[in-house]
Amino acid sequence: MPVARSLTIARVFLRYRLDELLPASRRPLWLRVLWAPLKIMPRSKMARGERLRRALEELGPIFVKFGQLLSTRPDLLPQDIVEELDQLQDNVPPFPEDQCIALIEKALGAPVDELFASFERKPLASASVAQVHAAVLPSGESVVVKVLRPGIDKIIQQDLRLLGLLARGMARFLPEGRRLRPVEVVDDYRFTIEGELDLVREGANATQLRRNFAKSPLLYIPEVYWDYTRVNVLVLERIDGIPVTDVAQLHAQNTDMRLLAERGVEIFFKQVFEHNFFHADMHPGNIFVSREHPQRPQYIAVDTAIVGSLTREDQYYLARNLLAMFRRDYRMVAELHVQSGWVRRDTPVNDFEASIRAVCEPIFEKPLGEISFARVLISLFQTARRFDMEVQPQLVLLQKTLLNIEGLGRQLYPQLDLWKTAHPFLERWMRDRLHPRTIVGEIRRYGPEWLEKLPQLPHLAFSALEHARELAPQIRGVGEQLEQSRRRGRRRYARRVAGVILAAGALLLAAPGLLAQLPTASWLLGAAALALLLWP
Ligand SMILES: Nc1ncnc2c1ncn2[C@@H]1O[C@H](COP(=O)(O)OP(=O)(O)OP(=O)(O)O)[C@@H](O)[C@H]1O
Repeated sequence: MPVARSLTIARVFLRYRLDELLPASRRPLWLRVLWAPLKIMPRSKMARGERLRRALEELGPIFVKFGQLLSTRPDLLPQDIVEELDQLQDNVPPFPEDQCIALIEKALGAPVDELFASFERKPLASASVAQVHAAVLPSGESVVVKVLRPGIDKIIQQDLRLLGLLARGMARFLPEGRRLRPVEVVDDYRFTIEGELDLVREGANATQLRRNFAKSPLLYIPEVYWDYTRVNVLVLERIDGIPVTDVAQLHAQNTDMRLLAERGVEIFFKQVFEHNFFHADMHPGNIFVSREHPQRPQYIAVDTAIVGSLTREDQYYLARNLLAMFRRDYRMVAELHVQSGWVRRDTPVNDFEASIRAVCEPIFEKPLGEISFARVLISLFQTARRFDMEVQPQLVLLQKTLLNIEGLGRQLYPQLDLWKTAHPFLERWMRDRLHPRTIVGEIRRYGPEWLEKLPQLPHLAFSALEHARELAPQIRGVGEQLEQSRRRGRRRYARRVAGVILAAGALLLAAPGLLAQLPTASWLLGAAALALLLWP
């Protein structure tokens, strides 16, 4: 890790007095000693969230993106910090045009003048990982050319190493470390940002989403031009939508805002439960609204680098959990967590149920339309974590996406009642799962695989039995070893007890004037000797 970068981080850290973010009472002694000299430095007058935001901005785009990711984790960070981090913008200056053109020409093996009928040298947008140029293909289609920043891979790896180091330090040395799960958060970020470094993967995700929503009135995904796409260059159909954040323009074209907000929720549930393939980077900068038929508004999404999917079991348990939560059947929620294996089998269901109730009841005090759906889910996972719920990356991704969708929906139409859209959807999905048509579909899908395995069944059963027989002596051996080690433990314990009794007896004998205690001492010595002799 380059020294200069570490020094920069230390300087920024001190300038914004990030050390103060940790409550003094929670600082371990060694840290208090180490930071004692900092007491002479002036204290910062800025709010803690602002300090953190500014520090991340100063550390550069990779840290800014990290901050943006943190802003989607209200389950870990306090609200004031989340709100401040939400404002992080990655305004990154574009890299030189000539360099960009050279990269495209190298990747596609031809001069830009030959590749495109026209190519706009000035970028449409420039972000931390890539920049986007407008162009026209020789066949006349308007496209955008997304190009990865040169050398970005190395910068990201270097900053990730640094972040990893900071996270491990936090987890190990700070009392807050365990609760904030910094290592897990950085791993999550690694997964996100590394996903953005392969534009072929992004293109493949776009193609799959486009197929899933082909002819759908809900969502449009631009087409990928595969002949023009490489790991560091992606050419996409150019879309001309209204940024979803431009509420004034949406109103001006008389968009049905309520339907727009509801369609956002519908898209989310369709992706998660019907397609099992969801766009997991639905932040407002990536979402547009078509200019056509504003009374039946259609979304357009770009930046498909991060997608998520659940296992079939997780899908099922998630749906049942949500239904049970909104029915306030906390017992069922607790049991589902155990059945799904999200928490350990030996979790005390009664305690778990009581904790979920304590967290959820205050939320459900409000009318359904005002309840934050994402917050319900976040609170649930937060509670489950206290009961050792393993962190499931796919559920974290889902939680973040839901948070984005809900935030967006409420911005567009503040009275949005998510549950009203979600509830019938989930009920229908649960019913459909058990519908004979679905079961026939499953049989059709997996039937050939089962049939393929059928003739092997007797053989598999036979080898399993053989294996079990071979293992039996080893299992017995392990049992005996366990018993021996238990016996050794008991003996060690007995020796210690006997030692203490011996010492006490010897002390009584040796102490002057304590001869009167002779009977007690001899009794003690005798007991100790007997314990040593008789203990197995
Ligand atoms: N198909 C498209 N048509 C028109 N504009 C597009 C298209 N794709 C991207 N853009 C524009 O380029 C911007 C950046 O694109 P994109 O989000 O894919 O890049 P990025 O480098 O992944 O950015 P970030 O990860 O910071 O969101 C978009 O916000 C949008 O304004």
